[in-house]
Amino acid sequence: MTKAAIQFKHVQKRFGDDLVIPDLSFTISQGEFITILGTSGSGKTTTLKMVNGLLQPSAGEITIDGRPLSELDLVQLRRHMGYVVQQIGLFPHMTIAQNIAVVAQLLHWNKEQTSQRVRELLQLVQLNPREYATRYPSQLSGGQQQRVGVARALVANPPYVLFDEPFGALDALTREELQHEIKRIHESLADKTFMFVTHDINEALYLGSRVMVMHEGRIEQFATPAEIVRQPATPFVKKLLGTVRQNQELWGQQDD
Ligand SMILES: Nc1ncnc2c1ncn2[C@@H]1O[C@H](COP(=O)(O)OP(=O)(O)OP(=O)(O)O)[C@@H](O)[C@H]1O
Repeated sequence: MTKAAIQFKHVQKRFGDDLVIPDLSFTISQGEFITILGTSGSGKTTTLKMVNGLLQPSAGEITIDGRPLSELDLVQLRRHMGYVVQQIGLFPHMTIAQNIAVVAQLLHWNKEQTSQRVRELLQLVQLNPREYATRYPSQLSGGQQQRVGVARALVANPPYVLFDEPFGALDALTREELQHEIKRIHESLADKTFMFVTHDINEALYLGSRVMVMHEGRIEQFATPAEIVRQPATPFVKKLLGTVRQNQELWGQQDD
């Protein structure tokens, strides 16, 4: 049986009087690539931030590898969870290599081990170490900076990596290129569990081994991309798929 890596049991989240997530339950197995898809304000980021302890649930329980999150040391936990966001916040006065090495320093790795890992990771995200290691963030394009963000999140070889709209600010072609990269990286790193928030339906269906469709803090459907396309579970999911179909119809007209 596959191992339950991340489990939400009747999780609720309130901000003041606002009940943003009423009752959320799901199980993610080790090695899955989960995309979380939903409209703005549906609770995607809130869900992700509860996984790495940046936000606490108001009720219910979250377990990581079967252990309640509330009993885990959050500093330790975050070192085992990579986190990639849209504004990755590279340190401007540090080189790319130094930026990637930040976590390695926290873990007191020696110089040789650290520079070896930095080289490995730059290669993994397709940035030539000889060319990029000594550059500063301002000397990189937005897409290249996101690649560095991915490399930085992977330094300590974490079993989990969380992505919050990492490619949201990139142009369509760069975004597509990075989607291919991230899929390849997930496939090449055995057994890593990825959770990836997006509001782009094509991105969610392309990347996810399963897609969690959220609306108003609830799961509308949590299934494989093929199941979602073939059998949308609710009117909301149907409507969401309709937005893709609209484009296809447009292309169909072009072919006539
Ligand atoms: N710190 C906070 N304090 C108060 N309300 C918050 C806070 N963070 C989020 N919310 C509210 O919770 C709801 C869900 O927000 P969340 O950021 O999780 O949505 P999202 O699906 O990630 O949206 P988006 O795609 O726009 O980023 C929103 O109504 C938001 O206003």
